[in-house]
Amino acid sequence: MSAVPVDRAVPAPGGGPGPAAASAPPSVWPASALPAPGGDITVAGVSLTGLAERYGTPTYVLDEDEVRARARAWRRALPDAEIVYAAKAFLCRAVVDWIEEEGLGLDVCSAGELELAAARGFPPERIVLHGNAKSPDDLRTALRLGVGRIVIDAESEIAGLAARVEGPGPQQVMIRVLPGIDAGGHRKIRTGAEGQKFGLSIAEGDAEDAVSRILGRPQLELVGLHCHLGSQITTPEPYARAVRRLVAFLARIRDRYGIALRELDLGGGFAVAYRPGDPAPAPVAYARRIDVELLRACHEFDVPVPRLTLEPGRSIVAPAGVALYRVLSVKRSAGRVFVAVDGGMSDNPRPALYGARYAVRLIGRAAQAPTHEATVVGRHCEAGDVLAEAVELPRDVRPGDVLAVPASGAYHVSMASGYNATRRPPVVAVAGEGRSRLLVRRENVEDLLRRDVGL
Ligand SMILES: Cc1ncc(COP(=O)(O)O)c(C=O)c1O
Ligand SMILES: N[C@@H](CCCC[NH3+])C(=O)O
Repeated sequence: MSAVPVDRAVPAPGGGPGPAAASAPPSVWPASALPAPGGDITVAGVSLTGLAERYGTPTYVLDEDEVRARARAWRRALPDAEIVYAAKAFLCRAVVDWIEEEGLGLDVCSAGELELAAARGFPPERIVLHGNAKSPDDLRTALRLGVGRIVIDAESEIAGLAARVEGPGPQQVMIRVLPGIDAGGHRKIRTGAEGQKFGLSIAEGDAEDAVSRILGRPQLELVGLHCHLGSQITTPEPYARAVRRLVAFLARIRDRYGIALRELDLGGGFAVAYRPGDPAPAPVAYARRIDVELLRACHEFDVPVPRLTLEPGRSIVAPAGVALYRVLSVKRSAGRVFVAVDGGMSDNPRPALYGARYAVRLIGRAAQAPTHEATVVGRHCEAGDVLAEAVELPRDVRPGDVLAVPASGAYHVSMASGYNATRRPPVVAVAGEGRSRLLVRRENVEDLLRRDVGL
């Protein structure tokens, strides 16, 4: 790709990713990103090079207004549905507040995520607990806090959960079903097709067995079905297919057990643009297709229309984040140019895991040099420690330069590791006109030494 102008050429009408943005090409930068003098970029009026100076690098910048606007866009797209933010994309206490204030629920999958939510007093009834292998600690914490719904993902979980429920009323549960739908995307993040670890298969009868087992447990109340097709799904069609399959299954449950389940949770997986031109339908495009199919299928199968839940994660935070790195070395080898930076697979494992591609831009000086193709690599002891393949960067990029990587708000910091005892980077929020604040500090040597008991 070419050195990315802050691609605000066609801003989302209404200044945000709302329903009117359905036909606007997606930007890889937050809506507030603007070019600034000296080759800089500001986000929410804050200089990115200034943030790199102040907090060091690597640093992750998160545009609060962008996160909130994206959360709101989902709510506007489906006003009658419940929108539940998938915490795994990125969670810290401030984000818990933003999500709460925007009226979304929270999808968590560990006691740790639950504790972050609880630390901010997030209403437990708006929390959904997931996990293909929930630990006793996860279940204990969820029950202690009184989470709204627990999504059953294995037959063995049913008796274990029922035994822990102490009342007063039953615990509401859903069943994560495997609809047998291949939604495309990278095979490591495809979760709707048969033959992987998530869900209970409709086709093989496991989902129906789970229904009868749950109905036999008075401590549990089965309220609905859940499925999650995968991630970075670039069209609404797989969701429409899932709706039909799940509604047909609702009808089967009604016929066999005489109950009408009232909730349908279609999970997350909505795509974002990592590079200019990547397909990324607006929330309203997914919403319309899902709504139409839901009404049609319910009519056809003669079941009451269930309340819909969606669980977007990436689509709320990815485009709000920008990663900042400093160049440490530039090297040529076998005709390739390697630009090595001070982060890598420890703060962004996505290229190594899924071959993910990113846009990269030099900031902080107005480069006059023509561009050439470069590979941006990290500083870890792995040949596969690549951050961005085949990006166009000015030929004179040199140590000390700052590189910005947009669309970095999801599954970077939340998947960050301490590989090579590098310390996980900070997250800085920018908001309004020119305000910034530290949300998560950089790990330090004391953190490292504290965990190592040294015996
Ligand atoms: C159950 C569930 N819900 C929601 C999500 C969020 O997915 P995404 O961030 O792609 O929207 C995931 C992760 O893929 C998930 O496993
Ligand atoms: N972590 C993945 C997606 C999986 C999300 C969780 N089910 C990514 O970065 O794309």
